[in-house]
Amino acid sequence: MTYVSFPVSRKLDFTAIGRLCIDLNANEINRPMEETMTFTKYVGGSPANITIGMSRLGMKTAFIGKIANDQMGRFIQSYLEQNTIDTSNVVSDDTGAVTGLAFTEIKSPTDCSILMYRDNVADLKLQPREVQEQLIADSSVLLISGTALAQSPSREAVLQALTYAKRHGTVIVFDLDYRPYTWSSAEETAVYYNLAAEKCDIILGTREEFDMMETFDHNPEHNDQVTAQKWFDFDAKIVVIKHGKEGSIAYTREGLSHRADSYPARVVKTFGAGDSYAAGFLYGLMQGWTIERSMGYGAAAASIVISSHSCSDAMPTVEQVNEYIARCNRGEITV
Ligand SMILES: Nc1ncnc2c1ncn2[C@@H]1O[C@H](COP(=O)(O)OP(=O)(O)OP(=O)(O)O)[C@@H](O)[C@H]1O
Ligand SMILES: O=C(O)C[C@@H](O)[C@H](O)C(=O)CO
Repeated sequence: MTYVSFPVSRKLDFTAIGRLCIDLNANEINRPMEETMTFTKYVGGSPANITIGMSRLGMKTAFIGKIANDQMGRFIQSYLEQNTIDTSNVVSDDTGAVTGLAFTEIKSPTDCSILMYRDNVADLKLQPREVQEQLIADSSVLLISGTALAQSPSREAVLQALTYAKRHGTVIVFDLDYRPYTWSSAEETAVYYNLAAEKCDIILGTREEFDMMETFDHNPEHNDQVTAQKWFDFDAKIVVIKHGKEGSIAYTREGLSHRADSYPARVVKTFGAGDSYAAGFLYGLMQGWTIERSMGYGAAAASIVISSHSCSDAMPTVEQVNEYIARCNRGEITV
């Protein structure tokens, strides 16, 4: 059964809009940030990570975003290009804005946090007029992520991108990617998230993220089915609710639900799970696979990334995901 019809014969399979940042991941792991002395630099930002993941899986990808006009911005641009991501709509800031930094603290495999430096960041300065309609018309999928809605003008740029996607029949995916520090109030957050979600075909988020969106709703038991149904009354065809190590559930407009377990992982850190899951899941759907198989593929990709030091750089290829699944099936990876 086909739940989402992806436009065929477009130049690009997948385009994302939103933040391009730097992750500085602690080298000395299993200790607090106060005792961490060195970090390794990677490209970061959830939509960037997902796009790198899609590209590693062999999809033709592009990115719409804004980078600082400095060494960090140029590092990001060149990394995207090395990963065969079209950067023709990655624009350079001319106002002196800086690159967002995410310092990761890895206290233990289950206790990780991110310390963000996001004052005056270039990614939130993307203007609506800088979004190229043709690029979105040329893509089968447009992925938006919630953080880009946090401030103007990036907020309007994303809403404009949604208008273009609707106009050209580009499938819209919303990765909720809720980062409280970029928002000024829970009410503001819920209003803009809901406004964007109404237009989306596929919505991916954690239970906590959907709870935030239900600030003005009545779902006292935090029921996943109730959450999903709300979006089927708009444009959604698939709503995926992620529950960390407990796995994920996908609901479809036809009233079906599918559950996927997580794969075993030798966890180094848990962040990056959602981004790699999104890449694997969307890749599967775009191959015409069943929802279950696509979710399993996302879960295996997530296990690979959380068993690694980085998010972006660890995004696996098709061969690596297949090999991981085969090794798990042979019982070679069990934790
Ligand atoms: N500890 C874990 N062990 C194995 N797989 C995991 C673990 N945590 C997450 N995953 C896998 O990753 C998927 C997405 O994880 P999660 O629900 O934590 O999303 P997320 O909160 O968006 O992730 P992130 O930490 O990147 O923000 C899960 O459905 C599961 O398959
Ligand atoms: O999303 C961010 O800004 C930071 C990410 O790059 C980080 O790697 C992460 O949290 C992944 O979800």
